[in-house]
Amino acid sequence: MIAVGQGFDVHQLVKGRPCIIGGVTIPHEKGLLGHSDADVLLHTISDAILGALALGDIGRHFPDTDPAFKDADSLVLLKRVWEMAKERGYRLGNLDATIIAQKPKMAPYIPQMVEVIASALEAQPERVNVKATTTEQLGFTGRGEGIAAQCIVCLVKDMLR
Ligand SMILES: Nc1ccn([C@@H]2O[C@H](COP(=O)(O)O)[C@@H](O)[C@H]2O)c(=O)n1
Ligand SMILES: C[C@@]1(CO)OP(=O)(O)OP(=O)(O)OC[C@H]1O
Repeated sequence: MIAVGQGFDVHQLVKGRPCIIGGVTIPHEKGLLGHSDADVLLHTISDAILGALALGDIGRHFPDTDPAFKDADSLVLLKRVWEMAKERGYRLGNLDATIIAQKPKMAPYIPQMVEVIASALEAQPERVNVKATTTEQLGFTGRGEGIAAQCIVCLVKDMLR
């Protein structure tokens, strides 16, 4: 069986916050604002997995009104989401994500992001693709006001490898 899910998330870029994307802290003059650590990439991956499982979204499982998730490590949240997939017998088929940001430059950090994500999802790194694009200085991402990320995930179970 195959289950496919997609995710999309946006966080505002502000001064005085760390810029944590894909579990990697990236040097930048601004960071992402959120109730949690605001890791926009890990949020969209979590949402894609929850979508594939027909379990709603991360806001449903980890509400931003709950003090328990204040400054939460999004990697911990992703691992909790992955437990839900494993409980249902799934493993990762593949995952493809895009970070939409004018800056900072993501390319130097993408191999580390892939390692972090693959490890959390107990998969070989070859099953995980992360890429980045600018919006050619257009829109809120182009003006550096925020960063968006989107993801599609394919989960598999009861299939030959
Ligand atoms: N924040 C970003 C955005 C882009 N990249 C890399 O640069 C390439 C060119 O980007 P365009 O938006 O001009 O197509 C893109 O393919 C990425 O490899 C990046 O590292 N960080
Ligand atoms: C992760 C949660 C919970 O701390 O907070 P935020 O960091 O604000 O992120 P968002 O993408 O709005 O999604 C869900 C929230 O419930």
